[in-house]
Amino acid sequence: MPKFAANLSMMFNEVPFLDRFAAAAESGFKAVEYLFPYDNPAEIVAERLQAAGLAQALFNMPPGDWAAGERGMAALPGREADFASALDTAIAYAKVIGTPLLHMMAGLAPASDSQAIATYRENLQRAADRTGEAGIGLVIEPINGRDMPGYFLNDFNRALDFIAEVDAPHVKLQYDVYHRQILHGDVIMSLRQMAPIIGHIQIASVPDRHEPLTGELDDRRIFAEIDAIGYQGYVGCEYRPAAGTREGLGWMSKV
Ligand SMILES: O=C(O)C(=O)[C@H](O)CO
Ligand SMILES: [Mg+2]
Repeated sequence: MPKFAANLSMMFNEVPFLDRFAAAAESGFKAVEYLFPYDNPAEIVAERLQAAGLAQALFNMPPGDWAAGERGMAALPGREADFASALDTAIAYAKVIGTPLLHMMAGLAPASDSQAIATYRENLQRAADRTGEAGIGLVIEPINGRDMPGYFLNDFNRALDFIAEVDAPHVKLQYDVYHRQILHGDVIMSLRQMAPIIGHIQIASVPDRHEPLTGELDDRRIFAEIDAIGYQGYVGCEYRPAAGTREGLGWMSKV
């Protein structure tokens, strides 16, 4: 059975972010992930993580101005300085909190735009070099256009191409089952084919992005395949609870 990590950006929203670590531990989780820890000092986040006895699975690099609609900067020409500063911040937080993985978000840009592609390649290489020096893993994630219209990295094959170009063992794929099903389908076979370069996995029901066992996919079969491919990382529960986080955790005893 996979090791599940609670996504504290989507789950336990009944309490403030810093209180979600204890809430996740009380609900039986042994690990957490979240989008962005940057609203709090890294030391405070680390303190809550350690007090709750949790492992940290992953968080994202700063995405630019999220409230203004930005969704990452890696593919944004002209934002290279902001990207470099975000990378510094992410690595500083990663060192204090102790995450093994950082997710680099691409931003909103046309996937075929040559300048965006060139900028993305440069920034991915920069992030690969810096995280490699810091001993931190780096993942990139294709995201579907229904949830994030205009997101630059919207195709798993393109993500594999970028990873192959960087050719660094610590740079891998964030395989979100929810996005895979919406973008391409073929979940089981792609898990097998991509297993060697999968750095992180996330799950949610399709199409509603709720708890497992409530969507169109056979989640039990997918979890068995995640085990079968020998994936040793965490599976991030990146879903919106349908009706209360704790009320929705019954799936964990049914998979
Ligand atoms: O959107 C997702 O699936 C993610 O995992 C990003 O990190 C946040 O949008
Ligand atoms: Mg995801």
